[in-house]
Amino acid sequence: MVRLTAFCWTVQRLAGWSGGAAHRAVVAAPRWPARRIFVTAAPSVGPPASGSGAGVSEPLSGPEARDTIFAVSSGAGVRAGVAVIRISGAGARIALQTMIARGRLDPSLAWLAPRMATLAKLLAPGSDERLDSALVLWFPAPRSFTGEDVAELHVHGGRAVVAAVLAALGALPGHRLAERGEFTRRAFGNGRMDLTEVEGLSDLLAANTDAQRRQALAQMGGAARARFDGWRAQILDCLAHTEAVIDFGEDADDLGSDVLRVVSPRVAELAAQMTRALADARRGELLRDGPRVVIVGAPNAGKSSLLNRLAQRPAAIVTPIAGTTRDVLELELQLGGFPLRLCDTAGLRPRDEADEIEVEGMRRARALLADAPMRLVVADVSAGVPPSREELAALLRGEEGADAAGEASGAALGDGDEGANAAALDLDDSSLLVVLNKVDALPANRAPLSVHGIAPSCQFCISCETGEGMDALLDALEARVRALLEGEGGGETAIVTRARHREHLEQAVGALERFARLDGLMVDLAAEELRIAASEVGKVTGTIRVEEMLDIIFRDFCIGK
Ligand SMILES: Nc1nc2c(ncn2[C@@H]2O[C@H](COP(=O)(O)OP(=O)(O)OP(=O)(O)O)[C@@H](O)[C@H]2O)c(=O)[nH]1
Ligand SMILES: [Mg+2]
Repeated sequence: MVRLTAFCWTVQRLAGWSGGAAHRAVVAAPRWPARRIFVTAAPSVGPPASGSGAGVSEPLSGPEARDTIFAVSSGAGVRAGVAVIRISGAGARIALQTMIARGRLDPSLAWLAPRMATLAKLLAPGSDERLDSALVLWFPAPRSFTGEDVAELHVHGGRAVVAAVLAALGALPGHRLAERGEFTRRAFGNGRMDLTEVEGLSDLLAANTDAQRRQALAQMGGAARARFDGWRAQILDCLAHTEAVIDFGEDADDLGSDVLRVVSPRVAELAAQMTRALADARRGELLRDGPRVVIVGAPNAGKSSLLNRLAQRPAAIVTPIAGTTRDVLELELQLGGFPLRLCDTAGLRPRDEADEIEVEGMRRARALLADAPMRLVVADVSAGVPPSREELAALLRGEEGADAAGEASGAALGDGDEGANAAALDLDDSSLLVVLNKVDALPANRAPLSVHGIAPSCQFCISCETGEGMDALLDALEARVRALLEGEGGGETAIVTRARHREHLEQAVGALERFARLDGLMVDLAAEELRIAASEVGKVTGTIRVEEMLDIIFRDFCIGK
């Protein structure tokens, strides 16, 4: 599977086909309004990265924490007019006293107003050699990104300037280059951010679409933290009441029943709130990754042509030979500000007509089809005859599907048509669009074609050759992707944006449900379930620390962040 991703990306506006996948490109569509669809193809340029860490409630300790760290924060490898070099730690003050001409004259730094830009001469330590003129920003602890003393030097972006300033900083005692994500890890360790805010920041740095940016910003701004902290505080309150009963010792039985009667409705309400947050069709996670839109159909139907048309470049090989595409080809696009991952697949045909490679390609196509939140089924109608609903159902079902469905439901219903019924469910799903391709090959005065038994709003006549019908197909696709990612809340930000949030929340709900099944005589057990629930919610925000998890989260950051 080809997955095109990148961290550093350039934005290009291309007039026609773009060459290769050397850049993540944002492409204006030539045949439909530019706002609608963008292509993001990418290089595997150095991915973002990580650091080492600590918990939200405890400041960092150990020798690494005492180091003063520095790095270019304005995007390594990108040549720009200005480069921002960030310094964090107790030594940030020393760097300013040593390397700024005015700092040498007045080491109190009284001339440097906090959080205000000041123009200054940057000098090499121990000499009067001028390295650059810089804008200097000073953020004394604790009101800084990391919670430590932070200085920012906005220098000219030339390589020699940046290299000289970094070398000068590295020569100062106790100063070293930051590891990936180390600034953010310090911010987390010093209680400036919780884990959900850290993840929001990571998502913001990776966001390619407006919808991803909005979700990441809300999360970075504490939207998820507020919900999780609120739940945890309520669980702890319920726990405090329950533990008070335990403290009454042997006389507590009656009291225990009373307390649990009071606490139980609150616990039930909390479980219901969390269950509602979980029942969001994974839209937070889908928005982060981009939902998969899988293109399937018989060989030569024009699947790869459709992918190329949507991507506006010849990403997939197109030939008149049936069976050209053998593997899955996945591209990242944006449509109406939403991300999606468009997948071209091998043509589906009977096994005995396919060679070994195609059989594997079909297996992969079907595996994707089963999980995809959106599907485009392409059919060739150049002969003037649309496929029947049954033919499409059989195509989607495949031979294995027919056997399995026949066996499963045949036993239950005692009738031979269950395979078709199983596939018919898929055909009626609004996440499946039927695309009737090659209408340019039909006479201009043709009668409209359609598949009998499929909703008109779910089928589209198009030509990948001429572009006819593409607007209507794009409208429908955009509407469905929007509905999928915005959900019924009409754009309300999802708070469950990662599998790890979901796992901890499910564990918490499980504990709260077990609490509900206990009676008043088992107060000890009831308290334990509340403790588990509070701990699971705490793991989402990082109040309860899991070191391995921290390593995974901070690994996604780049140096300088
Ligand atoms: N006239 C016409 N030909 C088309 C259209 N779309 C695709 N074709 C042609 O149909 C042939 C097959 O196109 P592909 O896009 O490779 O079809 P595919 O479904 O990917 O085929 P496989 O990879 O073999 O499964 C090529 O010769 C295309 O040029 C169309 O809208 N009109
Ligand atoms: Mg193909």
